[in-house]
Amino acid sequence: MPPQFKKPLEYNPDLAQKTLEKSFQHSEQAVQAKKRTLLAELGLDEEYDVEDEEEYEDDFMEGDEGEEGDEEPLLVTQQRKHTNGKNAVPSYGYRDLFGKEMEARRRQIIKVKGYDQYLADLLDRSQEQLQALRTETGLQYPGNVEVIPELQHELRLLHEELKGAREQQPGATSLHGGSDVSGDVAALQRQLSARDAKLHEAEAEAARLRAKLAAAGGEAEVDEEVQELERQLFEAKSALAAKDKEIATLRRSGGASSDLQRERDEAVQARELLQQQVSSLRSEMAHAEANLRGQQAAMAAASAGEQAAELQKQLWALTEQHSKRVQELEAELKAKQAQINQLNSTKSDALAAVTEMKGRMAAVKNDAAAGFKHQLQAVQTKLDELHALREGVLEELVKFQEEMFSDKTLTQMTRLVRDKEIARVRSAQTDLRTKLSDMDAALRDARDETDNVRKEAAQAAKIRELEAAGQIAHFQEKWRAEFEKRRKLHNMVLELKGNIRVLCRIRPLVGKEHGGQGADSPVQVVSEEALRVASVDNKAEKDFEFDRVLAPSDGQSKVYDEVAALVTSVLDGYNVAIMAYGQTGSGKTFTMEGPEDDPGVNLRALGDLFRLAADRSGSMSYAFTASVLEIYNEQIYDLLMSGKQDGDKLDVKQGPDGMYVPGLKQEEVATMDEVSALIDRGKSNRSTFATNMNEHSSRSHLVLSVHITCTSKINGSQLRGKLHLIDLAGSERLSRTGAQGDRLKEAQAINKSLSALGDVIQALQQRNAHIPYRNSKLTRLLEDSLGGNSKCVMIVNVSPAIENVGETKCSLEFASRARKVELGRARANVVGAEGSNGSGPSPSPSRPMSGARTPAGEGGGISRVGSRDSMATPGSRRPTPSGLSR
Ligand SMILES: Nc1ncnc2c1ncn2[C@@H]1O[C@H](COP(=O)(O)OP(=O)(O)OP(=O)(O)O)[C@@H](O)[C@H]1O
Repeated sequence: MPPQFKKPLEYNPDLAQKTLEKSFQHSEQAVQAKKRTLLAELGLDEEYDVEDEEEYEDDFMEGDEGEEGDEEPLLVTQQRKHTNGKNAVPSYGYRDLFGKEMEARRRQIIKVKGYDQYLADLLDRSQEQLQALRTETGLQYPGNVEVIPELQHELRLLHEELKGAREQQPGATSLHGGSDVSGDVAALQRQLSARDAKLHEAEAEAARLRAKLAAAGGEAEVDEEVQELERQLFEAKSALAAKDKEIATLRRSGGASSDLQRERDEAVQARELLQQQVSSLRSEMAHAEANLRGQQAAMAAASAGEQAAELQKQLWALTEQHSKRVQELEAELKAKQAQINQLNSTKSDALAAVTEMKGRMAAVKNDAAAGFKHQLQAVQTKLDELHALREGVLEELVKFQEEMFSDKTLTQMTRLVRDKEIARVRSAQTDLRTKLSDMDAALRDARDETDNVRKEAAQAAKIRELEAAGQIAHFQEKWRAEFEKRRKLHNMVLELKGNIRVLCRIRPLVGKEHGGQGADSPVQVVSEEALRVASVDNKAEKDFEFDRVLAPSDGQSKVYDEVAALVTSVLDGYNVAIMAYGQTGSGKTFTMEGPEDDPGVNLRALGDLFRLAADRSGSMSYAFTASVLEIYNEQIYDLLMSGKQDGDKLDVKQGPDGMYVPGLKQEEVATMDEVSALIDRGKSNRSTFATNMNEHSSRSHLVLSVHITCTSKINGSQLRGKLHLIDLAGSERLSRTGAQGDRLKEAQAINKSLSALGDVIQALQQRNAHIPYRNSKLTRLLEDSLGGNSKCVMIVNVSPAIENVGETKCSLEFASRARKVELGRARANVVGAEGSNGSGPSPSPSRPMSGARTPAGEGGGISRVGSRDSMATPGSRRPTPSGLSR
């Protein structure tokens, strides 16, 4: 008897079916939602994918059922490769589990393999899938996976028990009383219903979680929910197993019914479905994760794409920059190429020009060399001529000296004969002077020409410097030797003259003097060397001869030209004195100083010395010092010292280098500016001493002295030259001035010094044994400049005015006497032992030679008469001025 159930089982298969379908729908919806979310996140076309999916599903549904026993995989329909850095892992699509075809297949398999086997396989695969899922997701859940085999084992036991019960007691339901079994079954069915409800809740919860997962995409949360679901599933399985056990127990006790079995099967089936749902959920999760990964990968790819795009953009920008730069460089290259081409063309032009220039230069060089040679030959010829002339002159001189000596012998016999001879000699001297002046002119010309040649030679030397340095040096050396010869010759000419050179300068009429009397001036120039003073006040006209007569129209440069040769001989170690003599207002200061725009002898002389020193700087070095003094009332005043001075303190002394004033300020000068400043200073100091400058200046002697030391750069020998430039006090006679008191004193002083100068000149002229240099400060100072080894020029200045004719005559008489003085041959002051001036070392250059005459063999034979003043007694000087006195 089949077991009787007191209460019908509460289990409703329709309800269960609906519940499962609903659950499936939820799952489906959740999956679709998830899919859409993922598609939206991935930015894919939803429609397309959905259709694709549906197409796929349709295809699947319409496909063959397949042959029985086909080993088609139950769950795996697609193998997708996930690049998680490990081996490829299979993933599972939900549609593989929920298609109708699948259901049919499942039933077929159950039929073939048996339900239990199917269930066991399913569980195995679920476990594998779960394991795979966990492996894939890296999740580790304790318990769940290990429980499933247990569950399977228990399920198998239940099946076996159920089977055994069926075989052994087909009607066992009635063995232990229908009411108990029915009650148990009813209880079991209630429990099953409860379990189903629980499962349903779990499914609902799973759906909710899926939806949540779909909405949030939170993986961790889903995992938790899955865990929870698995836990519930496990509990449900455990409960089911317990219930199965109880059913088996009941069956064993004889009370099992086919309905119960059926219901149980359905319940098992429902459980299986639930398991499938779980699997499906896992699959979904796997799918979602895969999609998520895909999305992440896509996002990563997208971000990589962005970066790539950015990089591409940068690359483009760089490429653009580079191409722009390349274009610029190409343009630059083109410009440079054009420049190079232009330069090349310029270069070839330049080369052509250089070649042409070289040709021209060679021609010019040849011309210059030829010209140079020609000029040198001309100079050589000229020098030869001069040599010849010199020889002639020397011969004449020798003759003349012989005559002189014989004259001297004759002088001892009779004075008359001597005078005659002297007259003859004088005439010979005049001839000689003429010749010498010709020679002078010739020398000047030669010098000019030499200067020109020198300039041209310097130019030619520059041109030929590179190719003929040796030759140029040779020519220079030759030129230097010639120049040296010429210089010696020139000095010799001056030395041969031997006299105090006297120049006469007639100033033009000035101021009131014009008054129409200019043309009637008693002073007339007769020739270059003579002038005539007309008869005035019944006095006969008189002619005067001088070395040079300078007319009123002759300018400052002409005056300087006459003294230039003497000035430059200072650089060769000679003592030179240039003095301006004449009455007050005759033009002495004009001649020596001159106005600023037309300087006189002083500045021109110094300019010439500086210039010549610079020219000779190759072989000689020069040191210049200058002093400015004034002799007033026989007192010496240093005009370079400012303030009041005691004139008694400065005196003239004899030193190793000649006459000098101890304590007188000597200042170094090297330029014209310095000289000008020095002269200005002297003048300014002079004006402070004087109350009336004009009167003072005409009553004092102003002496500008320049000392020059010349050192040879070749052998170190030294020459010392001295140049005195003297503006003498006015020479008018005392009687004319009518001075009294201080003026008389002044006039007497002036008279004294000028008288002393006259006495010295007369003594020199008469060749007296005693020369009274010590009689005045002026003559004492000029002792070594009026002596035998010096050169002296006196410029006698005269007024052309008729009212001054008396004084003019006096001045001219004085100068004429001075002109007759023969100083003898001048000699350079050589300091070194080597003697470089050709005259040989001088034993005592500053001292005049004592004795009547110089032996013929010494210094060319021109002698002078006189002796050192120190040798004479102070009283020996005649107190009464000679004819030179005024
Ligand atoms: N050669 C000349 N040409 C033009 N003017 C001259 C010349 N010589 C002199 N004079 C003028 O004559 C005047 C007198 O000349 P300067 O002062 O030189 O005479 P001085 O002899 O020096 O007189 P002092 O003895 O009083 O000094 C000045 O006005 C000067 O400018």
